[in-house]
Amino acid sequence: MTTTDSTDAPDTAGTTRKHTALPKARILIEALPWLTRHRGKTVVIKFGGNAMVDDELKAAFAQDVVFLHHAGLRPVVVHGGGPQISAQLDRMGLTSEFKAGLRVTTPEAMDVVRMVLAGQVQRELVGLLNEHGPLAVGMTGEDAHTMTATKHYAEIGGERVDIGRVGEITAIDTGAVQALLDDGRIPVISSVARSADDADAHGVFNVNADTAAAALAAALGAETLMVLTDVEGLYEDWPHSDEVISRLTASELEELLPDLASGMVPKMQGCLHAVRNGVTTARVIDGRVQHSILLEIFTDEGIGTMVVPDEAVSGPEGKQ
Ligand SMILES: Nc1ncnc2c1ncn2[C@@H]1O[C@H](COP(=O)(O)OP(=O)(O)O)[C@@H](O)[C@H]1O
Ligand SMILES: CC(=O)N[C@@H](CCC(=O)OP(=O)(O)O)C(=O)O
Repeated sequence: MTTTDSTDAPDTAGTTRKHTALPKARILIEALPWLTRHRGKTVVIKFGGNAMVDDELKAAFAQDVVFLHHAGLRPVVVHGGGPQISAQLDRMGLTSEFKAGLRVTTPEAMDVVRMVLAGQVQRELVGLLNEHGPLAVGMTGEDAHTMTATKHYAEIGGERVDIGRVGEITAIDTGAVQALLDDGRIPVISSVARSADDADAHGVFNVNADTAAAALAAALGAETLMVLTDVEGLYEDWPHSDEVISRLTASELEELLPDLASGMVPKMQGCLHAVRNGVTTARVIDGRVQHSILLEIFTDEGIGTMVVPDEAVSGPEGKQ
C-alpha cells in the first residue's frame, strides 16, 4: 500500500499527485472519441511472423488485443509465421523458396506449414492472450469451413506458374468466428484453408496470412483491417527511401500495386480487397513498436499507412 508520510507538507504531496495525474487523465480523455467510434466494431488484426520479434513485443501485442476486447471492440487475430516456417523447414533440411511473394509449398512442406502455424505460433499467441483470462480460442481456416480454397497459380512475367499447395480463397463461412465473438472470445486463426475439392487427397492449402486476414475482414464486415509488420508502413520509394505514405485511397493504391515488391504485394492487395469490400480502413503498421495497435486505434496521431475507400469521410481530427 502506498501512503503519504504525515510529516510531509500535505499541500506539496497533493500538488505532485495532481501534476502526475493530469497527463494520464488527458491521455485517457484523448481516447474518448475513438472509444465511442470503435465500440462494438470488428477489428481484424494480422500479426506477421516478422513482427513477432521478441517475447516482450508478443506480450505487448496480447495486452493490446485484450485491451481492445475490454474496450468493447470485437478483435479477431489472423497470424502469420513465415520466418518460423522457414526455420522449421531448415531444421528438417528442406529449403524455402518463394515465387511472387508466396511459398512454393510441396505436400511435405504443407505438413510443416500446418504444424508450425497451428501447433506452434497459434498456440503461443493463444497462451499469451489467455494470461489475461479465458478469452482466446485458436482455430485454423479449416475449422467449421471458415476458409475454403482452390489451388492458386502464381503469375510471373505473364506465365502461370505452379507453386504447389498454395490456396486461393473461394469462400468464407464466418459462422464459427461470429459465434466466438458473440460469446465474448477472441478468435486466433491460422491461415490454412480446406480444399474446395472433396476428391483432393491432401485436403488443405497454405494461404498467405495477409490474404487470409483481408478476406476474413471483408466477409465479417469488419470496420478495420490492421496489418502488423516489420516496417513503419508502405514506403513511397522502397528500398531507396524511408518516406512512409500515411494515407491513400483505393484508386491510388491500385495504381501503385504493379510497382510493389515482395512481402508488400499480398499486404497491399489485401488492403485493397478489404476497402473495396466494405471495410472502412485498412492499415499497415509497425509491429516492432510496442503497443502500436493502441496508438493506432485510440490516439489522434495514427501511425503507419492507412488505405481508405475512394469515397471515405474523415473522422475526429481528420483521422479515420
Ligand atoms: N514499398 C514497400 N514498403 C515497405 N516495405 C516493403 C516495400 N516493398 C517491399 N517491402 C518489404 O516487405 C516486407 C514486409 O513483408 P513480409 O516480410 O512478408 O512481412 P510479414 O511477415 O509481416 O508479413 C518489408 O520488411 C520489406 O522488406
Ligand atoms: C502461401 C504462403 O506464402 N504462405 C505463408 C503463410 C504464413 C505467412 O503468411 O506468414 P507471414 O505473415 O509471417 O509472412 C508461408 O508459407 O510463409
